[in-house]
Amino acid sequence: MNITGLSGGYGGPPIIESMNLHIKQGEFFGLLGPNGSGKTTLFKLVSGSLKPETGDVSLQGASLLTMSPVQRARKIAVLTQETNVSFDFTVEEVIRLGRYAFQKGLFKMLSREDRALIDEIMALTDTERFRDTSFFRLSGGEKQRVLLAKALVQEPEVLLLDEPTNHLDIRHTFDMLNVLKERQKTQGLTVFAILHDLNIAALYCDRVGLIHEGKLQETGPVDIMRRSERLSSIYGVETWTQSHPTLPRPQLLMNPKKQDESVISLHESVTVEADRNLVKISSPKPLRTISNGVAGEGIQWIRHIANFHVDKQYSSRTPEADMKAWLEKRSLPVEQSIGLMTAVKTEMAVIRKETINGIAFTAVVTAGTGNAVDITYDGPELEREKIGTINTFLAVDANLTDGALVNACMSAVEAKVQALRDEDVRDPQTGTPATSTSTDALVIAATQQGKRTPYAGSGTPVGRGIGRIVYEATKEAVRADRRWKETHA
Ligand SMILES: Nc1ncnc2c1ncn2[C@@H]1O[C@H](COP(=O)(O)OP(=O)(O)OP(=O)(O)O)[C@@H](O)[C@H]1O
Repeated sequence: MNITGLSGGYGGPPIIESMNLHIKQGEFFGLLGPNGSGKTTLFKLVSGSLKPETGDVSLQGASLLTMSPVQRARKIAVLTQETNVSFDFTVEEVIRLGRYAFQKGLFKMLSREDRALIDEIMALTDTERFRDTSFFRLSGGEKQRVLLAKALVQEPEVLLLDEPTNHLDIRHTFDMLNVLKERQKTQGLTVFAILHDLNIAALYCDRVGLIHEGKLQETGPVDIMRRSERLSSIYGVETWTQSHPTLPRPQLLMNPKKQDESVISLHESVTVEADRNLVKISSPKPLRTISNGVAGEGIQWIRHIANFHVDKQYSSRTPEADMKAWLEKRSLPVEQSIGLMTAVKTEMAVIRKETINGIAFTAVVTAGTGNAVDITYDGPELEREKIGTINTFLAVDANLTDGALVNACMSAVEAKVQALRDEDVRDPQTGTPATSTSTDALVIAATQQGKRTPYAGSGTPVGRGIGRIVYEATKEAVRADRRWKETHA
C-alpha cells in the first residue's frame, strides 16, 4: 500500500499533512502516536470515509480513492472504534455482512464456500457460541471479536484496525493478535493497525510508525522504540526501554510522577543477622540487586537476602522449590527475596560495614574453599568435591545503572580473585592458584540513592570501595574457614 503526499482533515487546516508511507504486502504495520495526533483521521483518509485534499492511496498501483465502495471492500476491510451496527442483528448476521461485497445475484445469496469461510472465521475468533445472540447484548470485548470476524470474512488484502484490542482482556488481546498474525502468515494479509499499547505493538509489529501532529516522525522496525528520549518528548511521559526476557523485542516502562522517596542509611537501616541456619540481610526499602541466587536471580528489587546453611550431603533435583519452602518457613516473601545456600557454618559469616571514599558499603562473605577451582586450568575433566562455596553479598549506598551493576560484579570478582591469591588458596586437583569455587554466588545490592552513576569499575570510587571491602572480607572468611577446618580436623 502506497500513501503518497496525502493531506486532509475536516475543512480547517489539514490534520494530516503531506504523508508518505509505504506498507509492504503481508506486513504488520503499527501506527503509534498520542491522542489527537491524527491516527484515526489518517485511517479515514485511507479507507475512503474522508476525502483527501491532496495525494493518493494505492494498492499494487491501483488508486483506492477512485474505486467504488464495493470494489474497495474487496481490497480493504476496516475495524473501527465505532460499533456501527444499526439493526438488531444476530452475531452471525453481522459477520455475514462482511461477505456482502462478494455475494452474487439479485438476492445476494451466500455460497457454500461463503458459509464454510464464515464458520472457519467464527471458530478462529471464538465467536461461535454467540452465533444466534443479538449483537447488542454482547460485551464490549465480545463485540470487538465479532467485528474482527466480520472484517476477516471480507478476505481483504489489507486490514485497517483502529485500536483493535481496546475492550479486550489480556487473553483476548493475545488471541486477537495471534489470529491476525496467523492470517498474515497463511493468507499474506497486510495489517495496518493503530495501537495505543506500545508494548503490544513491540511484540507484534514488523514495523511501526510514530505520528505526532499529523506527521510521521519515525518509521522503522520496533527497535526504534528504544529511542526513549524521542518517545518521552512525543508522549510527554518519561519512558525507559528494556529487552523482553525471551524475545528480541523492546518493552517500555513508564515512570509515574516522582513520589516522595524515603532515604535510608545503609549502615543503620539494613540489618545483618547470622545464626547457625542462615545469614539474613533485610532492608526496609527495596534494593536494586543483581545476583545468581537460587531464588531472585537476575536484576530485581529485593528486600531480603538469605544465605541458608545446608548439610554437606545436600543434593536436590529441586533446589528452587526447596529454597522457596525455606524462605516461606522464615516468613520471607519469595518475590522480595534472594536465596543462596552454603555448606559453610553461617554463624562464621564475615560481616563488614565501612565507609570508603565517603560511600557506605556492607559486605557479607561466607567462604568454603575445599572445592576451589582454577578456572584457567586446561586439561582433562577432573573429579571434584562438591562442597565449598564462596557467597558474597555486597551492598552499596549508590544509584547504579544496570551497566554499573555489571561493573560492580566485575569489581567484586576481581577483589575476590586477588584475596584467594593472597591467601594462597589453590585448586586441590591442579595445585595451581584458585580463582573461585565451582559454585560461587554473588549479590550486589544498591540503595539507588543519590546521583545516578553508569560506572562502578576499578576506575571509580564506588568500584575501588567494592574492591577493598570485598578483598578484606573474603580474606577474613577464607582464614575463618581454615581455622575451623584445623580445629575440627
Ligand atoms: N470530525 C472532526 N471534525 C473536526 N476535527 C476533528 C474531527 N475528528 C477529529 N478531529 C480533530 O483532528 C485531530 C486528530 O484527531 P484524530 O481522531 O485523528 O486523532 P487520533 O490520533 O486518532 O487520536 P486518539 O488517539 O485520541 O484516538 C484532533 O485535533 C481532533 O480534534
